[in-house]
Amino acid sequence: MSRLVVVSNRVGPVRESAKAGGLAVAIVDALRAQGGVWYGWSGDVTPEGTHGMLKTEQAGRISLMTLDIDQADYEGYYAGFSNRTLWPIFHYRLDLAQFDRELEKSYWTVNERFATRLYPMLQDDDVVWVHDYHFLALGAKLRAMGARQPIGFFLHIPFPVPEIIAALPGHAALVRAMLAYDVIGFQTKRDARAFIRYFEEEFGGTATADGHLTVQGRTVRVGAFPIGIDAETFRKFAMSPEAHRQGRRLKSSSEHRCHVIGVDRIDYTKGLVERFRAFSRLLEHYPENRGHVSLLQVAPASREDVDAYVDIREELERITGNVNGRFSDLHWTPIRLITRPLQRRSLAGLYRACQVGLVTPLRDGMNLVAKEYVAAQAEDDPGVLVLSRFAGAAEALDAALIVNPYDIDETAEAIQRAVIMPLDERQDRWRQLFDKVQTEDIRAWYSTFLSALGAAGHDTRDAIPEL
Ligand SMILES: O=P(O)(O)OC[C@H]1O[C@H](O[C@H]2O[C@H](CO)[C@@H](O)[C@H](O)[C@H]2O)[C@H](O)[C@@H](O)[C@@H]1O
Ligand SMILES: O=c1ccn([C@@H]2O[C@H](COP(=O)(O)OP(=O)(O)O)[C@@H](O)[C@H]2O)c(=O)[nH]1
Repeated sequence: MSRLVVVSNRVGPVRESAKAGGLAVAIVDALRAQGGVWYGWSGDVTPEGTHGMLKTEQAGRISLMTLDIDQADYEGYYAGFSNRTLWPIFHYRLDLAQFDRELEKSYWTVNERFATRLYPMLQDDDVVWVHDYHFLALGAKLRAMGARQPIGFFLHIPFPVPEIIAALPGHAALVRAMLAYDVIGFQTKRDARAFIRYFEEEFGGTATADGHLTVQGRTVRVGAFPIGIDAETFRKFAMSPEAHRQGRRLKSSSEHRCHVIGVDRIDYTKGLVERFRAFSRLLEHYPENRGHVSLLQVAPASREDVDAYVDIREELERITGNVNGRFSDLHWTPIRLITRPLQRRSLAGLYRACQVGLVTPLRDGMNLVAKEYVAAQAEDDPGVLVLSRFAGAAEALDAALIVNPYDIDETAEAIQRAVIMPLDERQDRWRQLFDKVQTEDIRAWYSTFLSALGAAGHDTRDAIPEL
């Protein structure tokens, strides 16, 4: 069996950690199943000019190989081009994107450096799987060095329509670099279609109906491979003593009250401000909920050295203060905001104890929290998922109450509908949702992707796109 080499910016931790982020959670699950190498950034930042230390560590069947980056790379490649340029553009926020050719240069340099260090460690029969927007160009760099192994790429965030990508200076070089991969996977059919449209409109290429592109005589497979969770394990978490304890603690702090839960890294893509406004609108328009329905929002900090992220935290604290000041009484607080990360086991108990799961991003690649909320519910008394149409998860989870998160009134009405939904409708919707969460689980994700990559023939990799 070939060795699997996974490449992602964020590596580990392999043991359960409260460090939020869906990508790491999913990769640990995939690698645990078949073992292999996980290669990427160590998370350490060294003083300028001192990068490049390769660290290795064995965690069960997973060999971790990581590189430090220096302060200049951190600012240019990670906080800069990845999170100030690509992240906002790919989430349709051109207004927040920073366009700076120096950041772009740093991004290409770091992609090349990671490829340079990886290339000599690759074995002939390795299968390489590169993840996410930090490493769009890494495959092309490996190919240019002579790598002939199957190399696949999966984008965890949305791929926007060509009209949006075209605003990025240097977009053609970046998308052309992606064509060095044998398989390019997206979260949804919508993202895959947007990529194919770009290929056809910007490069004049043509794609087959099942997503095969011809690039200089090679075939590149483009498709949707929706990421999932380990539904069975997560369900067990939700029924564990630790989860029960969390649930009991929440319930005893506010007996007989209906809870609405949100769990998101603090990020402008997650629609947190709009969500808090919708919750406030619920209390204004449906006053019978005052004293009964509270919102528990778990919102750990994320990317705090990017200005746009710090502002949201302040805004959330301000709205929380206003809503609580306006509606609280002696025995009830409308919004509880927790800004430290919680362990997924604890989250499982909280999901199960809350009657409404609120997942309302303005744009999201997938959103694993939506799937975790469904997996954690009790079959005989399940909660209701309110889900943004702009989360990748909405493509499969259409039995949720689907909302436009920009429409505050519509979201408030959906929460109200969820709060009063009769048991038989809740059960019916939950069964449909859980069926999807079980079918499109983490195993389905990595096994369909890896079998598509395995099917990419060796003879097709001789020509590489010119950079
Ligand atoms: O590593 P960070 O910069 O701290 O950010 C955390 C991760 O956020 C993003 O997650 C995405 O992947 C999820 C799993 O596929 C998906 O459900 C979610 O919609 C995406 O936003 C990011 O893409 C990762 O690279 C980060 O590690
Ligand atoms: O305090 C927290 C908040 C979130 N998460 C986990 O972080 C992941 C978030 O993934 P998602 O796809 O929803 O969004 P991302 O943060 O990757 O954009 C989920 O598995 C959550 O359970 C966590 O472990 N602790």
